[in-house]
Amino acid sequence: MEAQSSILRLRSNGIIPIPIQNPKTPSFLPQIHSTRLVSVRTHHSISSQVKNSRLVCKSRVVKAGKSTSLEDLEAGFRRKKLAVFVSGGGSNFRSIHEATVKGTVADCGGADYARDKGIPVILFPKMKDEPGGLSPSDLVTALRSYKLDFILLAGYLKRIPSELVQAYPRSILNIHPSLLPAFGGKGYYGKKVHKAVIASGARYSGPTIHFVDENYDTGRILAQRVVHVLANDTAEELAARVLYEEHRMYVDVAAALCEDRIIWREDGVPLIQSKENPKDYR
Ligand SMILES: Nc1nc2c(c(=O)[nH]1)N[C@@H](CN(C=O)c1ccc(C(=O)N[C@@H](CCC(=O)O)C(=O)O)cc1)CN2
Ligand SMILES: NCC(=O)N[C@@H]1O[C@H](COP(=O)([O-])[O-])[C@@H](O)[C@H]1O
Repeated sequence: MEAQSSILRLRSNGIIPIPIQNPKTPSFLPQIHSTRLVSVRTHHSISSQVKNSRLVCKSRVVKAGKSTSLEDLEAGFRRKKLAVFVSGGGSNFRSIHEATVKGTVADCGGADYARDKGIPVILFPKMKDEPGGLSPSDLVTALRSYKLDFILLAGYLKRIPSELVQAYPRSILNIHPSLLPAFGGKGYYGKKVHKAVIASGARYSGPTIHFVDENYDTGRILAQRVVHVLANDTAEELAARVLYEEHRMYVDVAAALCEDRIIWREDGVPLIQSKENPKDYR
């Protein structure tokens, strides 16, 4: 596909078609925005495009001085825009996108999947052997142009630069396949995490979703799920059970983000407000 020089106008169905760069080093930027999905990938992944996904993913527009019930808010929610960063197979990205299609929320393999769904892609970071990648400042500019609300890292393996962290305070989230702060930080990604967990004799593991700061895996923890580590577990078997919980948890978190159900406690700990009982937080 010929690279296009500019971002086309927003179409009525809410899709922002993003220029696909040179097909050899394609990139995509699909945007979940009730009907849009945005994703950014490292040099490992390939490009794609997403079509319209009917995301029931909205956010609250609360009139000044007027608190409203969840039902009222449902009627007045402003739809949210999410970007998803992928590097690997993109299974977390796919589960979030599939949830948008089902209407529960609003190249690498993830890029291939996005291409099949019609999602355009952006390549980041700039790699010496892959022209077309963006610099950190260009990435911030590109993401700003879509007026994103949140950025979700989903198996993304490069450190997010400070420029982006500063540009999107309390708005970038990551999923990590261990119960942070254990088994996190530089060198802890993919199967390496599960091998370390098994070797340690830990009896429990599970995914963590946290807000992203300048360092690997040290941001504020938002959600965790517990998975048993079995005595004869291989890293692959443990990874599969953790990944199953990752997919469910990230879809629930994306829904909470879209419905403005993330509350920050006074000590800086983020909590998720229950949709069923707004008085409950977890
Ligand atoms: N600023 C931040 N950037 C990123 C974070 C973060 O918390 N803050 N999370 C990571 C995801 N991640 C764990 O969840 C993680 C990814 C990669 C590594 C790592 O050691 N990477 C290697 C390079 C791997 C490669 O390029 O194939 C390295 O830096 O040497 C640790 C943790 C995403 N970004
Ligand atoms: N430290 C980051 C890290 O290890 N991320 C992990 O990469 C796997 C692949 O995700 P994917 O199938 O969504 O691409 C997932 O288990 C995710 O937690």
